[in-house]
Amino acid sequence: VNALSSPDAAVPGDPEAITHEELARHDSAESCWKAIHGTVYDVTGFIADHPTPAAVMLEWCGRDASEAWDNKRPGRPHSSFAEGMLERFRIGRLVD
Ligand code: HEM
Repeated sequence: VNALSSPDAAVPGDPEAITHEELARHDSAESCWKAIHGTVYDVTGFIADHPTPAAVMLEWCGRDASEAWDNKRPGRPHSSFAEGMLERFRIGRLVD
């Protein structure tokens, strides 16, 4: 089994691979990582700029935030403008 045949498996030495365990360590304002649809983002530097009280962002640090991202308010996804901002925070992809 290699990285090509099993894209979601943790490959030793793959700098892109971030486990749930590692993600969970970054659960605070000091270091806030979020997984959104399989990609991991370090949004620490954006917490203060997010257009809500910080608590809205902080609740999802260290977790899979896909549902929250797709429902910033119930049934309301983030805008394509917000979507476009995500890429600059990308640090890797979530693996088992
Ligand atoms: C994952 C947890 C997140 C939650 C629960 C959340 C929630 C919200 C809420 C409640 C609003 C304001 C109300 C509204 O526009 O309807 C908002 C707006 C916004 N958020 Fe988030 N947000 C999250 C993550 C992020 C991240 C990581 C980014 C960075 C790319 C981001 C970028 C924005 C932007 C640019 C807006 C302005 C409105 C828009 O463009 O959609 N948010 N978010």
